[in-house]
Amino acid sequence: ESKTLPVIILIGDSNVGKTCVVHRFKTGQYNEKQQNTIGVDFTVRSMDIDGKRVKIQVWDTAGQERFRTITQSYYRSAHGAILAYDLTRKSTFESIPHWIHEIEKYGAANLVMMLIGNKSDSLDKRQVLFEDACTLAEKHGLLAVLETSAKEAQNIEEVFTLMAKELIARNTLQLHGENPPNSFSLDSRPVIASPSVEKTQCSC
Ligand SMILES: Nc1nc2c(ncn2[C@@H]2O[C@H](COP(=O)(O)OP(=O)(O)OP(=O)(O)O)[C@@H](O)[C@H]2O)c(=O)[nH]1
Repeated sequence: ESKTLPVIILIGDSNVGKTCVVHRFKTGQYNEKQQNTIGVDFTVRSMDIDGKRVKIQVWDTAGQERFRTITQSYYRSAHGAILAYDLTRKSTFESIPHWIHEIEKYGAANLVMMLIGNKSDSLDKRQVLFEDACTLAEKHGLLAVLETSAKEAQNIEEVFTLMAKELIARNTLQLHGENPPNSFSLDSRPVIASPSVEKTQCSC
């Protein structure tokens, strides 16, 4: 079966924990020692979404500047983008508007974006208020904001479930319809309204 799967891409500054988040999602484990990603790493995982088995692709990109040309070339094929910052490092949050701009420039027009503040296990070192992340998310019409910890497995499953549900809901064709489509495409209308529905995640 050559069905195209929904693609979720992870983007954000180097060392915010993108690889650890994907690794936790893929294997259920935390691997503290991660090499900086070179270019893009590809993962596929099955998930149960509303009682249906759905396979999704996750593309983990390098945050380092020197890989920018390579990583940008993958934006166009993504259906969803998870923008990641490190809540213990303010500069990584300040980069988010830049990452949004990159996605708007190189990504598909109807791409779904959400924001994650990783390393929520280190709240004593917090440099980014959740409220500020919510404000940014609302300003740019992002789907949701969640604080995550790859280390302690907080909100990792939730992030991918939320994104996968949204992508499936927006898919103009039924993934498991009578005639399985050979492409996964999105229409431009949000089905899960953003961002007000996610007020449970955003306490703003
Ligand atoms: N405390 C804490 N540390 C984390 C967490 N996730 C990742 N880290 C640490 O952050 C560092 C960077 O993690 P990576 O996953 O390699 O970061 P990345 O964003 O993929 O980096 P690039 O590949 O360069 O873009 C590692 O030393 C991890 O141990 C987390 O949830 N909590």
